[in-house]
Amino acid sequence: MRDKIVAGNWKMNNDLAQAEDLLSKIKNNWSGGGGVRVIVAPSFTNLYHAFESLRETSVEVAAQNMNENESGAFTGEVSAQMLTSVGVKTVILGHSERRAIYKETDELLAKKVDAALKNNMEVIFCCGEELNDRKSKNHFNVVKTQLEKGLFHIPTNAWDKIVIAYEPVWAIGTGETASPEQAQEMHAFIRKTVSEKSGEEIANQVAILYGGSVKPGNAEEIFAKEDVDGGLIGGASLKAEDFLSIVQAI
Ligand SMILES: O=C(CO)COP(=O)(O)O
Repeated sequence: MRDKIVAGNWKMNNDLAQAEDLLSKIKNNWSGGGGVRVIVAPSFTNLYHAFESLRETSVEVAAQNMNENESGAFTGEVSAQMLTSVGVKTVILGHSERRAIYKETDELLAKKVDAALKNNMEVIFCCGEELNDRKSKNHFNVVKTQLEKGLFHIPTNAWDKIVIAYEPVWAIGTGETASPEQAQEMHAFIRKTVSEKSGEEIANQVAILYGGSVKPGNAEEIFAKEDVDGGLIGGASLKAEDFLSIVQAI
């Protein structure tokens, strides 16, 4: 049985007061259960507060990024060890905004994955094609390359720390969602690719989340697809009501 996961990527939103408000609404309206893992990924400044605030709940806290080094002269960066020291056990890596805006390469992401695993952290590894890739029918190749270069070097026994998030770039923040069929098609492809690389057992265990304009109104039909194990939610995770209604949809 694979994990069902709904994770909210807050991106660069919510100051402390706004985070407090959102966290308390989530806390007060989600009693856990249903076999769903609920994760919030606030900005670095809110991580410690989020961990403390959610301590008595089953809601988990993730970071949106981290540096690949252990410590040192890397101004503005945050290490895995720093994250775990404030209770963070999961990190999102390879988000398309990190790849596109901050030029994070597959090679760099491979190092970040290693650093996270070395610190016993779980990784939500993002992949996804741009619109041009899909138009030119190159989307499967793009996703496969991202996985091969960024993730597939890990040892077999590290796979229980991996979640994959498929986020087609053209569907992020655009209001345009991949159809449930498009999501299923890519998720099945990702699972097949993992199976070819690391075996069927691992492929059947790894949770694959869909991200890109998931809303309360479309979550249920996307989550109903066989290979979709949950969602990585951006905009709709900033309103507790919408986020929890997406959680309910699973
Ligand atoms: O990038 C995303 C989650 O990581 C998706 O963002 P939206 O849900 O706002 O499209």
